[in-house]
Amino acid sequence: MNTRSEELAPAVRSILEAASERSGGDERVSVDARSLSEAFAAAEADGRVPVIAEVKPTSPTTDGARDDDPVALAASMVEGGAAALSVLTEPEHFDGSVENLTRVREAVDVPVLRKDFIVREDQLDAAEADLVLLIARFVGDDLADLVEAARDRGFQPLVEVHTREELAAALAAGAELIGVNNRDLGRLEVDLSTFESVAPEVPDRVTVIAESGITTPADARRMREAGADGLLIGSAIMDSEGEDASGTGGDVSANTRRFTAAESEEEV
Ligand SMILES: O=C(O)c1ccccc1NCC(=O)[C@H](O)[C@H](O)COP(=O)(O)O
Repeated sequence: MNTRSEELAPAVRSILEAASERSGGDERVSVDARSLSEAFAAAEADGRVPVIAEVKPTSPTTDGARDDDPVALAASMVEGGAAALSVLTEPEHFDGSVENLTRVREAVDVPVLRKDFIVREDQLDAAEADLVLLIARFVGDDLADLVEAARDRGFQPLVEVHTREELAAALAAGAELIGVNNRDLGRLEVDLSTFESVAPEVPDRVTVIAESGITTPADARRMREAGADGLLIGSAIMDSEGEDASGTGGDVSANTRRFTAAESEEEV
């Protein structure tokens, strides 16, 4: 892990310290992964914006927490048209767990991303998933080896970047799925122009996903117009207080559909 910790928000430094101490799995996993590209294509074919909806009970930037059953949340997200799911497995700062991931993946037929802060190969063996997140900034020079190690196990590696430099490193490491995080993990500030700046540098052959800070259907349309093949959305879908135009508050299925239907109906 080659991270300039002095430039990271304290919460992120804490996340990384916890991640470096977490053990991996007892034995090497082997995954028969559900294809994200096929799930995205199926969503496009029936007019849905390809959304990866995130089961994110809490986070360093979230007020409060949702303690709903993750399987119920996941079912609601799929009912709302999500093409795929992301499940937090980071326990100390997001209330995530490997158990949540396993239960959700057994309950749905869409691809499921393991969302964690993986910094070592053995940590890949903690749980099976269809995709696994590798954050370029946190794994540094180990990225190519981790991409290969993930693929060797059957995972589809999703490499997360925030800058053009990190994108170049991800492409050099062989990434074919790129997530551009609009959240700056140094200051925990979100800026959608991040995706607009980085996405044009992604080759057409690579799937590019806009992550973080997407809170309205207009944001979703903005990211799609900037070239996003898919959107990763957590807080706005998990929001237990928000109300949409219909006055539905905290309904995860309705929250999800606000985004999956963003290109089929103008925001009210
Ligand atoms: O979400 C946070 O507060 C956070 C803090 C520190 C490191 C990572 C964090 N989030 C991880 C993510 O990237 C998001 O969960 C994901 O992209 C969804 O973002 P959002 O739709 O803004 O909840």
